[in-house]
Amino acid sequence: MSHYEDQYLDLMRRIWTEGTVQEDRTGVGTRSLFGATMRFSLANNAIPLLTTKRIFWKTAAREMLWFLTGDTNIRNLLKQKVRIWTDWPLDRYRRETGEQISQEDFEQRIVDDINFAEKWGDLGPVYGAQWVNWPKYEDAGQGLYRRAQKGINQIELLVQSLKNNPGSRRHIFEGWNVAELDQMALPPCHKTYQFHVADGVLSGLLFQRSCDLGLGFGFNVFAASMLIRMLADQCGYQPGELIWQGGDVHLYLNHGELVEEQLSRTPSGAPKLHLLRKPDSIFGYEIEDFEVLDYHPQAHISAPVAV
Ligand SMILES: Nc1nc(=O)c2c([nH]1)NC[C@@H]1CN(c3ccc(C(=O)N[C@@H](CCC(=O)O)C(=O)O)cc3)CN21
Ligand SMILES: O=c1ccn([C@H]2C[C@H](O)[C@@H](COP(=O)(O)O)O2)c(=O)[nH]1
Repeated sequence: MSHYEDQYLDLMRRIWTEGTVQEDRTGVGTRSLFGATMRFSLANNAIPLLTTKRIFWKTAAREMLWFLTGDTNIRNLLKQKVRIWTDWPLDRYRRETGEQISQEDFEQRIVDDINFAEKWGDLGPVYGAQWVNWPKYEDAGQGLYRRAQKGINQIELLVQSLKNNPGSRRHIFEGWNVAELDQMALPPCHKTYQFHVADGVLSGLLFQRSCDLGLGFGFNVFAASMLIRMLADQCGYQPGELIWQGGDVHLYLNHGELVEEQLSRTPSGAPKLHLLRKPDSIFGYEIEDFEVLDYHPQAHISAPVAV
């Protein structure tokens, strides 16, 4: 019997042995392959957590809940000790001020000093901003337009369409706001989400244009699955599948040790995600509402993140 994680390990092996070497934006270099699909069942609380290394799923869960608030400042992540987004604001701070501040000191300042956080901790209109507040413009007369106070809440609209028009082929939300890409610290990687309801079962498809298979992927599949589970609960459906599609799927050349180690391990077990509470809305979830059981992964493998 194959394990759901075999799809991941097979792709990793293929990229490491056959992928084309690319010079990438970060300067680290990758081996990459263009176009890949994986399918994961979410039925009976199944959750596609990687078992060949520990995934800190609470970090990914906190990040997903943070997206849903529409926040784009790393301050509220840091308050929860989530440090995965620090590198980009830190890089900008060092570049623009010339001050060689340590990561710890920078993070502490973001938490302690709200003015500092506002100036240096924002990632621009990334994920959350587009998901729940996609900019809308209104007629201001005399041929002028102004930005409306409230943008489009794609997630709210999605919940309504899933509930009221399940057969629709337009259950989509999108992070790729072309007009604002240049203001973002990084343009969205997990950029398009589509959903499908059939016989009371909700499935989701994620298109990820760029995937760091060694580091980001484990977070991305967990978070996407968690989102499908929340939407299913809110709309009264059973969870079906996560279909993950990658565009440029790559392994950074400095992830060799991680790759060799992970490929030497065998996946095992069937972790479960439980939602302990059903809030009144998709925006009401808290980290305490999520519990993972039967997760017995092999040891964590650390690897550097390419900035
Ligand atoms: N090169 C790169 N890879 C990514 O996966 C990535 C980016 N850049 N930039 C934007 C976000 C930030 N993400 C990140 C950043 C860091 C980790 C990371 O360091 N993960 C560690 C430990 C996580 C923890 O502390 O809980 C890991 O081993 O998974 C994961 C995802 C995902 N994204
Ligand atoms: O959720 C995420 C966010 C980012 N990544 C990875 C994919 C790439 O390695 C970098 C982004 O660099 P680009 O030059 O913008 O493609 O971050 C991820 O895997 N998952």
